[in-house]
Parts: sequence; C-alpha cells; structure tokens
Amino acid sequence: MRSEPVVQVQALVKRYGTKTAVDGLDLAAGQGVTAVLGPNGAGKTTTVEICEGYRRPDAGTVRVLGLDPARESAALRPRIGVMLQSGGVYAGARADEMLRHVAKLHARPLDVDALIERLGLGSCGRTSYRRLSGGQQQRLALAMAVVGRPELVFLDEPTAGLDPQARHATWDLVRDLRDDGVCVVLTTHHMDEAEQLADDVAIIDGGRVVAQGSPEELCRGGAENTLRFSGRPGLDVASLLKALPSDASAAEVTPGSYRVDGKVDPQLLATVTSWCAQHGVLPDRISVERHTLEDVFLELTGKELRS
Ligand SMILES: Nc1ncnc2c1ncn2[C@@H]1O[C@H](COP(=O)(O)OP(=O)(O)OP(=O)(O)O)[C@@H](O)[C@H]1O
Repeated sequence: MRSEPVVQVQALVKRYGTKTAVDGLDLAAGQGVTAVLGPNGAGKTTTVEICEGYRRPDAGTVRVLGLDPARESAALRPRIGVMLQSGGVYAGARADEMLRHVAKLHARPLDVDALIERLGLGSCGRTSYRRLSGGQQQRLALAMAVVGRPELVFLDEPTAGLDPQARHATWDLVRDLRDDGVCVVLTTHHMDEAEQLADDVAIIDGGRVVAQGSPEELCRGGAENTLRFSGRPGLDVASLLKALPSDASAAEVTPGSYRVDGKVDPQLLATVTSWCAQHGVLPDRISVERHTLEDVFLELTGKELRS
C-alpha cells in the first residue's frame, strides 16, 4: 500500500443465515484506484456495502476515512459517493432533475450540464428514470455518485452492460477523478478494466482477499512466466533442465519449439542462452511471455471471471 489507507478492513465476517459471504477478509485501499476483483458470489458487493454503511458486519473492524461506517454514517455519507448496482433512485423522476437535486446537497458539486454531456446523457435529461435504457441508468448512477465531488467513491461494477463507447467514457471519468485526488474503490468482473484503471488490485475469492498489489506486482509475484525459443529439433531437454533452477520446467512442445516455465528473470534468460551457446544452438527466436492479471486470477481462484 503506497499511502495511508482510506479504507481499512480487518478480519471482516458477514453471514446471511448459514451462508458465510465474507470470511475474515482484510483489505486496505489508499489513494488512487483500487479494483476489487472476484468471481460471482465472492463477497465483493457485501464487503463494499459494509464499507458504505449499508450493511452491518458480524465481526471485524472497518474504517472508512477514519470513521466506522455502521456507527458514524451521518458523518461519512456526505464525504463519499456511492454507485449501487441498482436501486436507490425514484423511478418517476427525470434524470436531470435527480442529478441537480443530488448536486444541491453538496457544497462544491461538479458542473451538472458538463457531467451530463460527458457521460452521453444529454439526450435523456428530460426522460424519467424508468424510461432510460439499462446503460443510461448505469451512467446516471455513476453521475449521481460523483457529482458531489466526494473524497472517496465506491463504484459497484460501473461498466457492467455498457457499450464500448460508454465504457471508455466511464474509464476516462474514473481517471479524471483519480487525477483530482478522489480515491476510487471499484468492483469489477472485467480484467481489462482492472488493468486499465487500477493502481491496486485486491482479488477476492470465497469471502477472503487471496492477493493484493499493483497489477505489475501481481503479475510478477506468484505467477510463473514462460520463455520460448526455437532451435533445431531434438535438443537434449534433460540437459537443459539440469542447468535450470529446480522449480523450472522445460519441454520441446513441437519439433524445434521449446518452452521453459518458471520464474523467468534475467538470470534464467542468461542460463538458457548460455546453455544454448554450450550446445552450439543459435535460437532463431527467443521470447518471454509475461502472465496477465487474468492468468494470475485463474491460478489463485481456479475460476474464470464471468460478467
Ligand atoms: N441478502 C442476501 N441474503 C442471502 N445471501 C446473500 C445476500 N447477499 C449476498 N448473498 C450471498 O453471499 C455471497 C456473496 O455475495 P456478494 O453479492 O457479496 O458477492 P459478489 O462477489 O458481489 O458477487 P457478484 O459478482 O455475483 O455480484 C453469495 O453467495 C450470495 O449468494
């Protein structure tokens, strides 16, 4: 964590009847954008709703901007922006009216017309909420979360169901919020969203955080990488394996095409090229494949992300 936590969750537990949705979860979010990634049912929404003060935990401590969201919600609410997956909006009200109403509740709101334009809501300002499309309702919910210039904003799947253009407009808005010093905590099913936006990623599975770090740290960390090279077919792979660290593996995938899996660092690259030199092999091609956040996620959770 690169700054004082703005959100600090320790040993959080939340049960629904016999179902333990959050199971001793520790999470810290600081300045910038923190993405909470996890498969369906991992406990993301429950955790975020507890941080927002909408649900009470069964155990553990939660501090948001130094406050307890359950007991100090009156002090916390004006300082945070919340975008819920659904609900919280009067279906008969007009989009622009609702946004102006929310803006008036805050001391230094953003310019409502500019925000409407920015999120492509210009054509539907006078339309009632219930007549907006799903994507328009989504963008309106985002606008309502940020219009008050909160110090911290929680976005629950902000781009779910949006078309690519609206998705990019949302990403740009999130980047601008971060540049303005707003802390953003967002849940997402989209790996590319986390890769594009997040300074920090927390991967949740089974009600716990199973890994947290910057996308680069996570991809560098536990994940194994792959080095591939091409040479003449039938090279002595057993001899190559002896030269490698004990946790690396090597194989001839197709004739003349070799693959080394393990912690691929400059030392390992040097070991492979030096082995090639000793065996009179001039590789025509040598490449390092870095694992993506998606690979890390799959390794940690064994699950694919679904939207
Ligand atoms: N109000 C509730 N009553 C009973 N069980 C619930 C309730 N809300 C959530 N759960 C259960 O708790 C678990 C965690 O749900 P949660 O919505 O927090 O997960 P999530 O990671 O946000 O999932 P998704 O990505 O599908 O939105 C799930 O098994 C869910 O079915």
